Amino acid sequence: MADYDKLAGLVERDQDHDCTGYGPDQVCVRVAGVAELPTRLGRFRIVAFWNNRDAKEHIAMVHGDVVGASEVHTRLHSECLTGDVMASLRCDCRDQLLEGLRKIQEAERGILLYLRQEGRGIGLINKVRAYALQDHGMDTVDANLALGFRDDERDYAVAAHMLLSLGVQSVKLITNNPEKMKQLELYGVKVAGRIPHVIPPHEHNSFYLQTKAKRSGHYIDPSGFTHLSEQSDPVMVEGMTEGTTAPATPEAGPDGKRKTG
Ligand SMILES: Nc1nc2c(ncn2[C@@H]2O[C@H](COP(=O)(O)OP(=O)(O)OP(=O)(O)O)[C@@H](O)[C@H]2O)c(=O)[nH]1
Ligand SMILES: [Zn+2]
Repeated sequence: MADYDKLAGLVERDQDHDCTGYGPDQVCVRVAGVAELPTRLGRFRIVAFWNNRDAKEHIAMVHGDVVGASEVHTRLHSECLTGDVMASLRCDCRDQLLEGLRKIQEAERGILLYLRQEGRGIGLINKVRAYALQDHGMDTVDANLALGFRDDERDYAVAAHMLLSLGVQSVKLITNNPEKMKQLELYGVKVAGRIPHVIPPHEHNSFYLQTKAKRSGHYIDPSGFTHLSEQSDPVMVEGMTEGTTAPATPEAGPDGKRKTG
């Protein structure tokens, strides 16, 4: 069966889907609609998901045959209205979104999940309040804490269920964020490797990116290099044995560093 039909067939398959759910909120999703979506970055299919917890409409942008596939290039993108839509320079979200879609088009197959987790899960109003605190000198972490939130309120249970609903066997995650890898594994998605996703900093977002590296443990070198010297250790996540850690990029060794010579 052509993959288009397999993907479209998931809507009917999921009509009555009702599992015990994933994560602390026991979130369950259903594939609710599938359509063609030509974009400036290439042809995708858009998959819309329903979930049992809130009215947030998460989507997947799908390229190539992903149902039943392994090592699918996958990006989890958290919504950022200011960056994605308004082209804000305070963060790297828009660049990461477009570069993520581009990387997926370059691969044989891939998926970008657009997750409606604005402001790392604190919502748009609170993100704007956090920006106001940052205008007076706080970094992103302290601003979240000052507002009574954790530094990151995101949970990737919904992302895990979406990937499993799409029939993905394993992913190569396009990210610098170790928490995404850890949580996907926890919820049963096999992470076969990591592809770094570093956007070179500029004057408006360099402090933001430094904070990600220093305080949130993201694999980012604020000077713009893709690989940190600290990354000489293989990227390990729970449940992954050493031998299963895939090279971070086709031209990188198993330690995620570019090969020399
Ligand atoms: N609370 C808060 N959220 C922010 C801020 N700047 C960007 N965000 C949100 O952060 C999310 C993007 O997360 P990032 O930490 O940039 O990246 P990531 O997705 O965790 O990690 P990568 O996969 O490596 O890109 C989006 O939901 C943005 O709206 C901020 O100053 N405060
Ligand atoms: Zn952003």
